[in-house]
Amino acid sequence: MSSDAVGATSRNSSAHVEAAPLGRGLSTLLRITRMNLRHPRQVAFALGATVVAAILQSLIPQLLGQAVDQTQIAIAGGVTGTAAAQALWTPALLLLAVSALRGLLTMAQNYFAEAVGHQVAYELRLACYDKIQRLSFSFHDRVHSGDLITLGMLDLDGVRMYFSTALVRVLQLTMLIGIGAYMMISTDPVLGLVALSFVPFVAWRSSVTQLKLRATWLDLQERLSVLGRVMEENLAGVRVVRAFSAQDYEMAKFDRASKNALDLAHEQVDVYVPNTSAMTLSFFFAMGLVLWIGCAKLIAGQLSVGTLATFLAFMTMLQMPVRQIGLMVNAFARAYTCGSRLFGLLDQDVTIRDAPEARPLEITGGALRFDNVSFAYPGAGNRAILKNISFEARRGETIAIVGAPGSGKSTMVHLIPRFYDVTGGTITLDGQDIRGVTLATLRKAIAIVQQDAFLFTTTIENNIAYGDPWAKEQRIERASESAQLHNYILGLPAGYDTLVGERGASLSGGQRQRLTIARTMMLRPSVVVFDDSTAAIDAATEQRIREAIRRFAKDRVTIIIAQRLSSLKHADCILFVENGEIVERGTHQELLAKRGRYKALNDLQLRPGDDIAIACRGAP
Ligand SMILES: Nc1ncnc2c1ncn2[C@@H]1O[C@H](COP(=O)(O)OP(=O)(O)OP(=O)(O)O)[C@@H](O)[C@H]1O
Repeated sequence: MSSDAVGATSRNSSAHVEAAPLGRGLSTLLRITRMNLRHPRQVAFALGATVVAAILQSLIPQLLGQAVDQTQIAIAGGVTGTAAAQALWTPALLLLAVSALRGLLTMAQNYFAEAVGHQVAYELRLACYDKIQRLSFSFHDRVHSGDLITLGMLDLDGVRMYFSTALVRVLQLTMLIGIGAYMMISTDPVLGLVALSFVPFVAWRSSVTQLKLRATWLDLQERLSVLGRVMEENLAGVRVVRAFSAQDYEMAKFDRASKNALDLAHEQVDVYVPNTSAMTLSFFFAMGLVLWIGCAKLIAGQLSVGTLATFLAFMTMLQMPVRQIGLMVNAFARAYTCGSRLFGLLDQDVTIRDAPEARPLEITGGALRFDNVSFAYPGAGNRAILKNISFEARRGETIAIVGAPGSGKSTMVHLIPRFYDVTGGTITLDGQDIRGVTLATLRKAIAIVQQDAFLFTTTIENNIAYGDPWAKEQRIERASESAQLHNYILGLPAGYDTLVGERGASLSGGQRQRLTIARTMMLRPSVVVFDDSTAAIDAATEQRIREAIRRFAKDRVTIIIAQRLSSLKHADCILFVENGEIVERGTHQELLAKRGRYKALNDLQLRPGDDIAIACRGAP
């Protein structure tokens, strides 16, 4: 596959968390503003400090001008030496005091504005995490986890900065430019307008630059997201990559994604550099004009040196804030985009949730019943994965499901804890439709040992006790004994405190499976499902685990999915599934007697494969 194709594949491989439509821009910003206003004390301090700091900052050019005029008067009056220095003490001290106070207030403004932003980010982070915990599996099937991580970092930052770089800055710039313009124009309208001539140009260029950068920044974010996904998959699949000697291919894929990001960074420099130079030039041009006209007025006696100094100081003071207009426009645009993506996630409909009249599940007999159940994955067209599935299992009974890969076995058991909702028929537990009981009580009543033995990066003990963190040591040991893991754990230098690597990488496949079995045996569910959970365990160990499972199964409905028929022939009822339909059912003996698909599979598993025979013949 070409690297272009690779880029395209990774970019299209998943949907994104969609932003709200453009028309909702204002409501997005209002929603973020409301979130900020939930911290009224900090908001009031930040805004108050901004107003007073801006007033004090506007005083500085005037104090400078007065100091210059006083010096000039002193020189003209023939005052020299200590007397001249003393005349300057008052304006100098005043200037110092005003500057220091302004500095303190700017500190307070930044402190409180940042505090509000961080608080909002904290609340949003928790809300997003909480939402992700509750969103249906169909959402996670659609959206790549890398995109969700980007959302939780880059987008959250865009919203965090909104108060300090957008709202507070609007107030600060309005005050500074307003006071500055009023002071200069009221002192000398012509000189004032010349001094302010750079403001519209710089504000316009700065905004255009920032909006152009913003567009490329969004693109960059998308490209970085692709880069992150490539890296994440590479790390998660490190064994596959090494086993297939695919380092060069992976390197090329990563290089392609990195170059995409680099190209965009160059485009950003191309936008930024010429515009920054144009803005600086326009400022100095305006300053040159002010000096020229101002000096002419000075010579004509229409202006004092101090007033000219005040104008120049005002211009210098205004230069930075005016340039920041672009940043402010950008902050609004960024908050809007990031906010609408975040709210896009927060406003996602949780399709699998408690019905309004949902009641806690009441387990009496512990009977599980599938009644004419049909199912199609949401967003995967109308392809029926399960068709008219019906069966019943009572407490103490074991149901086994067998069938070819992809026939729908896992899908069937994933419907019981409502990972997905049935599209037809009903599933009941003790006569209660599972859609009519609360999710928390339903899921507490069902335990699934998943096909994919996922472990957390923590100790073996914590992994086993995941469903019951306060469990006593003896219970944890009993569960691991049942899963035939206890002796192995005791042999480890740190025993139960041994840290399993990322996703349990330091354990073998069979050990991971046994650990997940032990984890499930810590629970007291009414229905327990073993989804191909002994496939990586040798037959002798599996035999011992099966004994433990049999004891565990006494008080509950047990469902076993397995490819190896020896793992399920003791079941009370075996369902043979083909293309989402139960095509045969009965006990092991009954199914053998039927001489159908099950019998054929049984014969195949009993007969050593031809390929094995060939390998043995070739052995020395
Ligand atoms: N999240 C999903 N979205 C869309 N289709 C899916 C999803 N999960 C599984 N499928 C499809 O549903 C069908 C049944 O999958 P399922 O995992 O239930 O099969 P299975 O019998 O358990 O297979 P195996 O024995 O390999 O585990 C397959 O065709 C599969 O591609």
